[in-house]
Amino acid sequence: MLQALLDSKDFLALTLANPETLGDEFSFTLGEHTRVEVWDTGVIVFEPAQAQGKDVILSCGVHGNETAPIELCNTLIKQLLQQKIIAKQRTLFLIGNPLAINNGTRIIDENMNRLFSGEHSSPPGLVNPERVRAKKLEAYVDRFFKGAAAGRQRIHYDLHTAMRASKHEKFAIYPYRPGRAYSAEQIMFLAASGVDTVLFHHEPTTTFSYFSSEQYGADAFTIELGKVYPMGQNDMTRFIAAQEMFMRLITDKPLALEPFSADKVNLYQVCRVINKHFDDFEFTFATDVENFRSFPKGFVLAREGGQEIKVEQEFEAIVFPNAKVPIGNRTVICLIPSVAPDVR
Ligand SMILES: O=C(O)CCC(=O)N[C@@H](CCC(=O)O)C(=O)O
Ligand SMILES: [Zn+2]
Repeated sequence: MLQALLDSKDFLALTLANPETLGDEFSFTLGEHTRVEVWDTGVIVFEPAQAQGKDVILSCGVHGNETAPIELCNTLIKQLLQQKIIAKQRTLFLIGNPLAINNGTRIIDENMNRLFSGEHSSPPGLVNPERVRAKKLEAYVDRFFKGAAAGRQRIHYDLHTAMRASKHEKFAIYPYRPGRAYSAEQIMFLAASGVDTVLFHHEPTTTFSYFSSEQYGADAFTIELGKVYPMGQNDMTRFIAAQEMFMRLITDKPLALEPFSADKVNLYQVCRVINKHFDDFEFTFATDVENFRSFPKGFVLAREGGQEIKVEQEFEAIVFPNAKVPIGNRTVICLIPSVAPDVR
């Protein structure tokens, strides 16, 4: 495995050729400056000899068909392995669901991004590839964040792409964080990465970003970088700003962030999440409606079990509508403009 990686410098290829395991962990050094540790398939750590103060996780492929972030991460990994760039911050890359990536599908058995914060083990005894992997990913996050002195800044960007077009092409979900102000610096980092829209979540979830945010105090986000396309069919020019900023972050180059100003970004508050209760759940709007389409109060958004689900606020914008989810899962997130969020 080590030789294959040293020869090809293609960690994604190694991961996809061995989607379940690479066998034993291995490590090696790059020059005098970086120790590289491969903890598992899709799990690679860059430990600078003299690390600066941030511990950074970049994850991708939690959904197997969301390929652009996978290509982006692999490019950064390749540049690090080729020593074209040198990590100055401790950095962990996670390629989330290699089996689903090979399958070209969002999931194998279950949506992995509903299985964090221990949900992978509830109910006990229910085992599938996503549950096994989510549990391991949690352990790698724990090992990484706890593998350095306390007091360092913890960052986790969980990179995705959306199933449909979006009025705001790139956007981030800021996990619910009661008692913690939103970070002005993080929001402006996202803006500099081309992610000019942020959704403040209103309740705990079982997503990967919420796990890192809540359990480790990380500045963690789910980041939607565009629309889903098959591997190799992404227009990677659309990710230049994001890739540049991630590179600057991990190599400790100046970020040159603008000061926070609410009129430089689009800020939304999640006002509710509509879950599915009946098999006959259906939306009233066309299947190709784009994310952030807004509907007026009283508009019937969906029907299920003989009931109508109507817009409750003056206007609500919708994100991620999907009627074909299992009962109990989220069908759509509803948003209102965020007024005076606590950003510091
Ligand atoms: O396009 C879609 O419908 C889903 C895109 C996606 O995978 N989004 C994430 C968001 C996670 C979060 O709310 O933080 C997901 O649904 O898991
Ligand atoms: Zn996703």
